[in-house]
Amino acid sequence: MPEHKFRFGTALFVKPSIFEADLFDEAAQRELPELAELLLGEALAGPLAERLPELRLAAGPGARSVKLQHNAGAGGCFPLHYDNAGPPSRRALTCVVYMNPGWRPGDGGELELRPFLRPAVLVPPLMGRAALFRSDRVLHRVRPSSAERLCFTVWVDGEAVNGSGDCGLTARHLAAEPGALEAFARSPVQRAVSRAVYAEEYEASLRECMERRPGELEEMLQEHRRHVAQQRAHAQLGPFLGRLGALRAQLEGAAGAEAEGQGPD
Ligand SMILES: O=C(O)CCC(=O)C(=O)O
Ligand SMILES: [Fe+2]
Repeated sequence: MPEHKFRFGTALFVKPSIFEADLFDEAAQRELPELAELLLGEALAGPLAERLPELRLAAGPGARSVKLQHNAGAGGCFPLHYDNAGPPSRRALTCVVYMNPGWRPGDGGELELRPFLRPAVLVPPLMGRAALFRSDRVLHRVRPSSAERLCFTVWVDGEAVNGSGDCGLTARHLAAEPGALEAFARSPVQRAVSRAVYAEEYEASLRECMERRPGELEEMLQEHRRHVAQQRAHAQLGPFLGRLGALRAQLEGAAGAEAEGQGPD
């Protein structure tokens, strides 16, 4: 399987230990007929579109993609990202299906979802488990895996994704009343500030994934820090980031206290 490449800033990098077969490729279609069917037929995308009408999922093989992913272990992981980082992507829904009958706690490779400002959700990549989330508004990563790990992903495009109000930050966002910040946190505009709000987590996840490629890691970290410093120094954006950080501490703290309250005495 070919190595997986990903974009960070304007450059393209190889992700160590991650290999992917894209079902658009006709050779992959011949080797993996069941997965080809998920791309070419409506058996999965059809019912998803019916059950999630608000996503306005698009029909036909041109409106989705399917990839098989092999993580060779040895720490292979994905740094924090959105599956739809903005136009021209049309991805609306991500559906990952795991195929690891031997997975044990301690193997790593959990999918870590970071719903914006809210506590992380960990998904162990257990056999037959599927994780569905919105491609344009769920920040996530894959924790380093010390064991081999297999999954396939179906991304389905949406007719309404990346609309005019979904991408750019405006003066109206920056002046939002406290009550409007939670709505902001559920919207895809969060993508414009996620690297600054999760600056430390982005940096740590890049380090974990790229530690065996120090030159490329350094390039990424510099780009990341420059971007974050620029946003934090901005006269209106800086204070807005401060308010988001405070709300995040409050929401994550409240969830922590709740979890503690539920524990055994
Ligand atoms: O392997 C996973 O659990 C998710 C992979 C992922 O985030 C992606 O392919 O975009
Ligand atoms: Fe992803």
